[in-house]
Amino acid sequence: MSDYIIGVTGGVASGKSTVTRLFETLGVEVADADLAAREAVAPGSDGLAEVVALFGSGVLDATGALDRGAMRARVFNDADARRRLEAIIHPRVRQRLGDQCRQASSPYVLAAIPLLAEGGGREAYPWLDRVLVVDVPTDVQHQRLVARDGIDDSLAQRMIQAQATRPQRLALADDVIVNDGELQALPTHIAALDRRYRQLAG
Ligand SMILES: CC(C)(COP(=O)(O)OP(=O)(O)OC[C@H]1O[C@@H](n2cnc3c(N)ncnc32)[C@H](O)[C@@H]1O)[C@@H](O)C(=O)NCCC(=O)NCCS
Ligand SMILES: Nc1ncnc2c1ncn2[C@@H]1O[C@H](COP(=O)(O)OP(=O)(O)OP(=O)(O)O)[C@@H](O)[C@H]1O
Repeated sequence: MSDYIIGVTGGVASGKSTVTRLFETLGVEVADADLAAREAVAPGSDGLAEVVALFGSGVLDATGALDRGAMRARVFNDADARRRLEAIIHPRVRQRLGDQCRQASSPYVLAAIPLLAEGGGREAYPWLDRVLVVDVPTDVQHQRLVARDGIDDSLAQRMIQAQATRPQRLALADDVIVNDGELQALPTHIAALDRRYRQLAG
């Protein structure tokens, strides 16, 4: 059981998964809010039933699963729809993540929470001992998002605008990784943080 939990947050396509994968290579367990959010609306779940009750069966694909591309286009065009989807998903995500972190067995555990700043900050996640922010300039975020997901400029811009600003996110930070440099620079930085976190957890 890990009793030292570090939240990792950052804007869309800032490099959170790249960072958490490097921690994983050092034996650190990671609980991921994006995965928990998928599980919360998996086929057959009560979460998906609530989403269908709210948005209609048009949000399902031919297999009966949530059509994520369609939902993405919809919620980033309509702030009210986004808030209603979040109201279904976020409480379930908080519960699942807390359970996963408490069950982890590494010396400390990372909880990757993309929407920590948007979803109530540390008050909504009182079990976090520390917060690591992955920070990049917005233009870098935009370029990476378009390149990785092949979406158009305007959807990328709306996704970034739907999120907290850099100062809002940085206000939560105990530690910051500025990820606008070479990928090769990350492992050394992460190894130093890992040593620190092992001491803090010890
Ligand atoms: C809209 C959905 C269906 C799109 O699915 P898709 O597979 O394309 O994206 P994925 O879930 O992998 O999210 C990718 C990134 O988009 C951004 N994002 C997702 N939802 C939101 C939101 N409501 N507000 C702002 N940014 C968001 C985050 O940076 C997230 O890391 C999905 O993101 C979703 O269910 N969102 C609402 C729940 C939520 O807030 N999830 C975020 C983790 S708690
Ligand atoms: N330092 C870097 N230099 C160049 N490219 C990078 C760097 N860090 C990450 N990337 C690339 O940027 C993209 C976004 O990174 P990643 O998927 O890790 O972000 P994320 O924050 O986890 O994304 P999401 O918010 O969608 O979950 C990926 O294609 C990744 O390979």
